[in-house]
Amino acid sequence: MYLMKDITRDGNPVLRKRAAKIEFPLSEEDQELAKKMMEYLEVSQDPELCEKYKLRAGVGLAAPQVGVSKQMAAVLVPPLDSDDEDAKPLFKDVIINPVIVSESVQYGALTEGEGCLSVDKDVPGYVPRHDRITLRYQDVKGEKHQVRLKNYPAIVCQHEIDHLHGVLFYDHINKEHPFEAPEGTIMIS
Ligand SMILES: Cc1nc(NNC(=O)[C@H](CC2CCCC2)CN(O)CO)c(F)c(N2CCN3CCOC[C@@H]3C2)n1
Ligand code: NI
Repeated sequence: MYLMKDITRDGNPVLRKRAAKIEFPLSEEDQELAKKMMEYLEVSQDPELCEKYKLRAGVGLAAPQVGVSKQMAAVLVPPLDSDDEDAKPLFKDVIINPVIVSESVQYGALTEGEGCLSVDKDVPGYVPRHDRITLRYQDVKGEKHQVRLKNYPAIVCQHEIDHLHGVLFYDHINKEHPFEAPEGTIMIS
């Protein structure tokens, strides 16, 4: 099981590389990688286990963050109001060779800003992303998917896909006016 010691931190060149495309059928190694990345998210979203293993909670995790420069990311976006435990996640899958095939002109940004398991410092500010995207990817079985995502799940997937292109969230924050967002940005909280 991945622990925080396994997470690569900003400064490690692997986080600034373009990750390699993955071949299908998945190797045993890549299947194991997918499983362990999703497992990290599930464990980190369980308050007791998160505390027990001293994890930072996550809703997404990209392969370069565990030192593997391959185009794979696990995404587990729970419903925003998590009082109903067994409500199904807004988006849950391991996205392989993801491609954003279309994106809204309108921006979306998390009201709280963003963080990253690979960035130990807080970097305040809005991270403007596309509010809606059409995402094409393959899952661990090689099945092709084309999904339209908006708001929270769209933000998470864009954060993860950025990692596969060597981009970190703070690259998008306006240096002079960090809490300024483009006209018409949808604020998501
Ligand atoms: C928004 C949020 N970001 C958390 N952490 N950061 C991450 O996930 C980074 C990726 C996210 C940062 C902004 C967009 C994508 C990890 N990244 O570096 C991967 O590239 C959270 F933990 C979190 N939630 C809300 C849901 N809650 C359910 C119950 O368990 C706790 C959990 C906390 N929401
Ligand atoms: Ni991140």
